[in-house]
Amino acid sequence: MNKLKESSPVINLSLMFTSLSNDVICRSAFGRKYIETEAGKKFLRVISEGQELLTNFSIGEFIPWLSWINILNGLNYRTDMVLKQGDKFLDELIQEHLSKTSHESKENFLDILLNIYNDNIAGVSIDMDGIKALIKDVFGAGTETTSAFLEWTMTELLRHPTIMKKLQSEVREILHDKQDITFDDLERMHYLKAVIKETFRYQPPVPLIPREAGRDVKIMGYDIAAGTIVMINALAIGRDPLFWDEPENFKPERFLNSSIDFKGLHFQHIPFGSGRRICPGIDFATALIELVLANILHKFDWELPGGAKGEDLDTTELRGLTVRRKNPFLAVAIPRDF
Ligand code: HEM
Repeated sequence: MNKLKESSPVINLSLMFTSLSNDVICRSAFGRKYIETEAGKKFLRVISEGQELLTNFSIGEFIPWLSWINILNGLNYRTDMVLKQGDKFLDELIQEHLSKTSHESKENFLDILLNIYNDNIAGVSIDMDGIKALIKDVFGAGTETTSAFLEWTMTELLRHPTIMKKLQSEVREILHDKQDITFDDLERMHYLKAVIKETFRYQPPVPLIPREAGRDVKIMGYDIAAGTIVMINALAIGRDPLFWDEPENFKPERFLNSSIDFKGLHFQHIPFGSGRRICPGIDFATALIELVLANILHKFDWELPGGAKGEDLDTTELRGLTVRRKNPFLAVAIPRDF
């Protein structure tokens, strides 16, 4: 917050939310921030490129005898490079953690995994490839999703000034001039929770959730063979008029007197998926999102640069596993006097 107060009033929110999510995840996963190091920035680029590659159409997967096309169009080469670069960063990171002295703090995800690797704690064993896969999972699944969601929420708030005002009134009434926000404060912010649920409905950061059929099944009359990849369209479900009144309108009020939540039990609202593969970072992400939004709305007023109106906001999307804004999101932060 202090950095935000000191910086120029026009803020690149896309960049700010990416480094913020990355910092928080790195601190819990590795015990320190990495975005400011060259290696950390490179790893983030590698993860983004890896996510983009996942959404590329790979003809060889559908017609195996045409898989040579993936060599010609460079898809195989790019995939190899991403895997090698990611591995190099993780090797260095693991070496850095292995050489820690007994006095250094080891209260982070990677050190816990390395303890299990060394000592087979509680009969659980893991190898180095498993450790690397888990780290990549947390990094890849946690950073872009959280920052994309924060971008979309601020986009909708700037497009709907009345909703922004109502939310700021709630946050400011609960906090008054308090600077540090507690879990109890957040629990009382019902409108904030409604805005978050509505953004997840209207603009889920992961619109398509892939699943592979484990066995032959019949769903709604369709035969689905074992091994078929099925895409669950969380975005279309969230905007289905069968389940939602005025689905194309951003209306957080719809959640104020409703028990519908996104924890995987209400199938019309599944931004984190559902079932045994539901996002394991759901509570981590929700706590982070609530805290960030409450803080920036409490301490700053927000406008678009050059007096632009909300309806002029560019909402072009960037294709990927996580859908985020294509162009950097610039907004003016006006600090409040307490
Ligand atoms: C707004 C933020 C987030 C959204 C919208 C989101 C969404 C999702 C979705 C839709 C899935 C697939 C679930 C399924 O297949 O049913 C998933 C998986 C996953 N997420 Fe998240 N996620 C978010 C934040 C996080 C965070 C912060 C972390 C970690 C700190 C995380 C870690 C993971 C992991 C490891 C998986 C893979 C789980 C598996 O394959 O079993 N996510 N997430």
